[in-house]
Formats: sequence, structure tokens, C-alpha cells
Amino acid sequence: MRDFYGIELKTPMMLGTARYPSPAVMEAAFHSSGASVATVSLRREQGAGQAFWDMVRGLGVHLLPNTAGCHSSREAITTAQMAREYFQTDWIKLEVIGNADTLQPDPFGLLDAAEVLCADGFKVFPYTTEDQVLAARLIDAGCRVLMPWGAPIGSGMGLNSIYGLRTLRAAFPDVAMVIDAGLGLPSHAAQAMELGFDAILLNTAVAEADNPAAMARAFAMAAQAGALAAASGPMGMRDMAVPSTPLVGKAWL
Ligand SMILES: CC(=O)[C@@H](O)[C@H](O)COP(=O)(O)O
Repeated sequence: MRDFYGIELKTPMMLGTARYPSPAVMEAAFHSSGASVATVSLRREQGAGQAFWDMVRGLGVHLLPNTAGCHSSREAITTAQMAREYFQTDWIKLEVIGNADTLQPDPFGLLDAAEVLCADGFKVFPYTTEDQVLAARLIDAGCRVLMPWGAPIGSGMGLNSIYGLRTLRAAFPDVAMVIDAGLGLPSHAAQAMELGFDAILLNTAVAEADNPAAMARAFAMAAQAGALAAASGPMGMRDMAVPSTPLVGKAWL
């Protein structure tokens, strides 16, 4: 696995901390998934009690504050600065939303904020699309991790653009990449890892499952299987059939 600003994660699982039916259910999902990273929102901090944050800190995972809900670079920069102070980390998952329906990132605001935050010493994890030009600009700005979307947040659609994600992965082989958002089933996680991505970040599919802890475990197992497959040299696809049983010894009538 590629490193994340010098940190090697124990597992390729990153989990969000929203939408769970209770803090206890969320804690169980983290434990059963073996997640290495928890995304946390400063906005949520304003509404959650101290007990919730004590529990999150007690999970023993890396905290990745986000700028969820920000619609301008200025708002995201201010939120990131507050989050650094509150959560005592220079990691920031940078979200600048450009479309209220799809929650698609605003590429212009994202790049603007990434340039400012990287120059200010942040380790920026930008929530982006599969756009290669934007990816190159984000890397130029100092981002060493990219978080392309699989599909719109909360949609559960999986990987909407296999071609775009595959070519993005191939274009920047040294950059750690996390598929963030839109995963609905463990098979989507396996597919992301099979494509060579380094980790997955999800929230809704686990939090809204009937049994979040079991679903979190299923995602973790699928991600592990996908990573093992990627490292094992998958066969190439062919247009034509090739018999898997040798013809030698066949009775010719
Ligand atoms: C949790 C987070 O920071 C977001 O990236 C997002 O909520 C994840 O997307 P899904 O909820 O679609 O998994």
C-alpha cells in the first residue's frame, strides 16, 4: 500500500462517523471493520456531546477531519483551520461542494483551497472527481493523496466511471488514492481495490445497514480480497474463449 503523508495504514478501511443509529452501533462498526481512519466533521462537533468525541478518540484510529458542507474555498479554508486546532491534526479531508443535487466537488474552489491549505502546512486529502487535469493540478499544489468519488455521496451506486478511475489510477502511480463516496455494496469495495486503489472511505452503506457492524466487516473483507487480487497479478480479459482443460488425451471419435 502507498503511504498517506508518510503514514502506512494497517488496513485500507476509512469510515465516516455520521448517520449511525447510536454511538454504540458506530463503535461496534469501527471495531468489526478494523478501520484505520475515521472521518470527523467540525460541524458535527458543534452538536455532539463530549462523550461522543471521547469515544471517537478512544477508537485508536487516525482522525481525518473534513470540511463537509462547505460550498466555497473560503468557507473550507476557515473550517480546516478550526478543525486543525480542535482535532490537533494537520490532516484535512477537503470538500468544496459545487452542486447541491449531486454533491459533486467544485473543481475551481477545491484547487483554490488546496493551494492555500498545502502552503499553510496542511496534509490535504481532496475529495475530487476522476478528472485527470484537476488531479494533476492538485498534485502540483502539494496534495500527496487524492480521494476520487465512486459515485455521489449517499447514493450507493458504486463505481460510476470505471474507465475514468482506471485511467486516473494509471496516470499517477506514486500518489495514494482513496475511493470516497457512493459505495453501496462490499463488491464495490473489492472492485475499487482490484483497480489498484489504496483504500476506501464509506459511511452511508454501513451506517444505514440493518446490521452496521456486520456490514462493516463485509466491506473490510471485500476490500482485503480486492487488495490481495490486485497484488496477485489478475489475468487479462480476452475477446475469445480459451479452453481451460487441455485437449491432450481427449478421445477423438
Ligand atoms: C463520510 C465522508 O466524509 C464522506 O466522504 C461521505 O459521507 C462518504 O460517502 P458515502 O456516505 O456515500 O459512503
